[in-house]
Amino acid sequence: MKDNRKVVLIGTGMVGMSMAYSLMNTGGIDELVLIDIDEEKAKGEAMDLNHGLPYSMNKMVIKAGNYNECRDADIVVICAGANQKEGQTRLELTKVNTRIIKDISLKIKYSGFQGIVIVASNPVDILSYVVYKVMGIDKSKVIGTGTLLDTARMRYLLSEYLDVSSDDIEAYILGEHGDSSFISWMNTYVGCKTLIEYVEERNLDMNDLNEIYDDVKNAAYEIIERKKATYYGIGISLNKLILSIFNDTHKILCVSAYLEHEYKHGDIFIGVPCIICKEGIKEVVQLPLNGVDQAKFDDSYEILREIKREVKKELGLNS
Ligand SMILES: NC(=O)C1=CN([C@@H]2O[C@H](COP(=O)(O)OP(=O)(O)OC[C@H]3O[C@@H](n4cnc5c(N)ncnc54)[C@H](O)[C@@H]3O)[C@@H](O)[C@H]2O)C=CC1
Ligand SMILES: CC(=O)C(=O)O
Repeated sequence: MKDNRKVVLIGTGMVGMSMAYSLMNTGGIDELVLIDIDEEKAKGEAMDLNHGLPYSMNKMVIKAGNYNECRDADIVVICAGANQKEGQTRLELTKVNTRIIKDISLKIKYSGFQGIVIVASNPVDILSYVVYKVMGIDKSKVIGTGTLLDTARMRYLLSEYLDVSSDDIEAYILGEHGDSSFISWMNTYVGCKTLIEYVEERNLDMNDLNEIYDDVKNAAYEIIERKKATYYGIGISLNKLILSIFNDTHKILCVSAYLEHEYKHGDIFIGVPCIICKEGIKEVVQLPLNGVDQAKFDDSYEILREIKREVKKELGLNS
C-alpha cells in the first residue's frame, strides 16, 4: 500500500456518511472521495464535512468526485442503494440492489481500480458475490460487512447483561447478515472462560442469553421502526474494518467472505470470522461447530445459495 491512504465512498446516504464522519473523527486515512448518483448531494456532504475539519484533530482531503478517483484508491466502500422499509427483510432488497451494484461494480472495474472493495449495501452477502463476479477480482479483495455489526450488537448486549467490558467478550455471529444468522455459543468467551462455563458458575439463565440473541437479530427491525434506518453502528463498524486493513492488524473480524471449499460449502459469500490484513482477507478462521451450530450454518448457506442462483441468472453468469 502507498503512503497516501485513499478511500472512495460510493453512496453518500446515512450509512456512507456515518462512516465518513467516523473516519473524520478517528483519522487514519489521508483522502476520502465521495461519489453518489445524486452528485449535488455528494458535493454538499463534502462541503459539510470539510467545514468541520478546522476543529477536527485529523487532517484529510475530503472531496466529491467521479469513478476515475477509484483508479489509485486503496479501498472502495459501497453503501449505495435502497435500504429496508419498515417490516421489509434485507433479502427483499435483492432485485433492486443487484442492478445498482452491478452497474457500480462495472464502473469501479473500468476505472482501473486495483484495491480492496468493501460492501455494506444489503443484502450484503449476495451483493458481495455480485461485486466479486462482476469485477472478477481476487476473493481476498472483496469483503462484505456481513455479521460485523451483529457481532458488535451481541458484544454490547452481553457486556450489559454480564457487567463485563465488551473488550473482554469474544462472540462470533455466523451466516447471513439477516434473519438466518446465529451465534455459536460454544465459541463465545468472557475473558478466558467459555460463556457457558461463566453462566453455569453464576447460575445465570441460558434463556436470557437466547433472548439477547433474539434482540440482536431483531435490532435492525426495531431501529427502522423507530427512526427509519440504522447507520451509526454500521458506520463505526466500517471504520474498524477500514483501519484494520490500513494498519495491517491481522485482527479477527466476522465479515462476509467468499468460501470455496472451506466449511464444506462453496461459491458463496457468508459471515465467518476472518483475519484481516493489508491485502484484505488473509484467512477464514475455521471454528469448531457442534451439530446444532452446523445445522444452522447449513440452513443459512442454503437460503443464500437459493438467492444466489436467482442472481446469477439475472446477471447471466453460468459459472
Ligand atoms: N451491512 C449492514 O450492516 C448495513 C447495511 N445497510 C444497507 O446500506 C445501504 C444504504 O443504506 P442508507 O445509507 O440508509 O440508504 P440511503 O437511502 O440513506 O442512501 C443510499 C444512497 O445511495 C445512493 N445511490 C443510489 N443509487 C446509486 C447509484 N447507482 N450510484 C451511486 N449512488 C447511488 C443514493 O443517492 C443515496 O445517497 C442499504 O442497502 C442498507 O440496507 C444499512 C445498515 C446496516
Ligand atoms: C439495516 C441492517 O442491515 C442492520 O442494521 O443490521
